[in-house]
Amino acid sequence: PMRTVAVLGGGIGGLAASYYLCKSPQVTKVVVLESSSRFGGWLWSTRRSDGAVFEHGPRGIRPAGAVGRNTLNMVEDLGLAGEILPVTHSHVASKNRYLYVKGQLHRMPSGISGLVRTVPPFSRPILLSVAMEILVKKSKEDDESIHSFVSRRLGEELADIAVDSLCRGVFAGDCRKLSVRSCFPVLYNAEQHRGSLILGMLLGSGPGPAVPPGPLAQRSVKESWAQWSLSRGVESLPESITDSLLQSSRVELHRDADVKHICPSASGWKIHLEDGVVSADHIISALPAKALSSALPSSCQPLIQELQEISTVTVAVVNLEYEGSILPVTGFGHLVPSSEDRGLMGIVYDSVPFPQHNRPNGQTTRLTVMMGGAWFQEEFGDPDTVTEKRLLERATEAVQSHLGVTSAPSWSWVALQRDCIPQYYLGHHQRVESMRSFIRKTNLPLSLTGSSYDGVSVNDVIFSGRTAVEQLLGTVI
Ligand SMILES: Cc1cc2nc3c(=O)[nH]c(=O)nc-3n(C[C@H](O)[C@H](O)[C@H](O)COP(=O)(O)OP(=O)(O)OC[C@H]3O[C@@H](n4cnc5c(N)ncnc54)[C@H](O)[C@@H]3O)c2cc1C
Ligand SMILES: C=Cc1c2[nH]c(c1C)Cc1[nH]c(c(CCC(=O)O)c1C)Cc1[nH]c(c(C)c1CCC(=O)O)Cc1[nH]c(c(C)c1C=C)C2
Repeated sequence: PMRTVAVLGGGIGGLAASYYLCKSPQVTKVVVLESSSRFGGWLWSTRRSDGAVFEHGPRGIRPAGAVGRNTLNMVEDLGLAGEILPVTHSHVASKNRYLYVKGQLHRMPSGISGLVRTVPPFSRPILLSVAMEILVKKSKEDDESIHSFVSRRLGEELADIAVDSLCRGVFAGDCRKLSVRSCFPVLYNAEQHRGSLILGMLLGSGPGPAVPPGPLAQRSVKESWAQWSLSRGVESLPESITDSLLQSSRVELHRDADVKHICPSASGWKIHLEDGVVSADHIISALPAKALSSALPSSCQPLIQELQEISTVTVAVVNLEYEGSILPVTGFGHLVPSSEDRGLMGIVYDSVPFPQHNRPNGQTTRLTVMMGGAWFQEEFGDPDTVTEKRLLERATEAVQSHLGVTSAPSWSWVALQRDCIPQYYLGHHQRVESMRSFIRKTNLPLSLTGSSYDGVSVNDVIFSGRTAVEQLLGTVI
């Protein structure tokens, strides 16, 4: 029997792990320790008093695959199904995504005609690259950068423009440094197992984890959802998990509880906070890798070292509200390749997928400009000294030059999200493997979960929390 489990970090990863721990009668007590004054971590929504909703972190969650089904099952169990805002595959926000190249917006190619024709900014039909891809030999390397992988298999142009932008729009990162194996395991496995991406896509990559769909996940398939949000913003998800945890007498939730230091004790751990000590038999860490590394005792030196090598990037997220319908195009948003503008990664047209979050009564357009990422330092300098004014100006200038919007925003919010997205660089897979093997060999009662290890999406982080709990308890929940 597992007596007390301490969960470090009250972001979506820590909350999900606690939610799954509570499902097991084997656990007598769960103590959640969160350093800030609120739970949810990067899931952060501003609900304005007039009803408008603005996201400063994730804004759309994908229903597809085992991890997507798993989140929908949780959402349903929490009683949030009635608050879901689905966006179907046939919606313009799913069909239209743009690239801003050489001062112009280009719709990303899609469908058959997008494959067989030459569509700018590309200089030849994508189908040509795709057809040639089948002939490219498989790599023997253990890992490779995303840029190198795509240049090798699909050509330099797709790597420089499409994949460069894609990595900015998911990892806020540089595809020349990110690992294909850890960031896009589906692509890596397609080459490893089928010898080709195209064959991998056609033949499938074998069975993933078994997650039976509940009624809500079934509905998402029947109605063909591409992404979803919640009527009061994605922060409703951590709020609702927190509420459900508070129902259980086995759970203690602590905010303003900064974990300073953890040290092994006879039966587990002593966890040192600013103003007290918590004892636990096991720790599930859902902290960012660097935060865990600075709390560990020196006896864990190899672990400390490897945790420190997982870097992160800082993103400036600027929410803007404009009066009227001001967009020249309609769709999810546009991405900017690093060759066009290193500091400005992309703009989301939030009002298109989620008009329900606009101010009721009155036509407005909500946009989110994302800046910095792997290029933050070179473009803006030290995050501690950059001013909100400068970030806001840079964002509104981009809206003006990319979208031709000459009016000023009627409302804005600047959020400097420090170290918010971990970067899985070359060798990440190996590093995570080696950390977990150190933990096994030294019998440390510690599990690693959260966005630093097994995927950065909300779905991946929730699923990673579930896996940590299942492995700890040796059962399937
Ligand atoms: C701008 C942005 C946009 C994104 N968009 C999307 C999207 O559209 N779709 C999607 O699926 N994903 C998206 N993501 C990714 C996703 O939101 C994150 O990867 C995920 O929320 C990370 O959750 P986590 O619990 O692992 O980490 P965190 O949210 O970082 O949680 C860690 C928690 O630990 C706490 N903590 C830190 N140090 C200590 C300490 N010493 N003691 C106690 N507590 C501590 C922190 O305060 C925090 O609450 C986005 C992320 C960002 C930043
Ligand atoms: C411009 C910067 C960013 C934008 N969104 C994010 C950043 C850093 C963060 C983010 N967006 C997505 C994910 C992963 C979700 C998942 O895998 O389930 C994260 C961490 C979703 C996403 N956004 C875009 C793509 C291609 C994806 C992958 C999933 C999908 O195909 O839906 C494109 C995109 N992101 C941004 C813009 C402006 C944009 C494209 C027009 C913003």
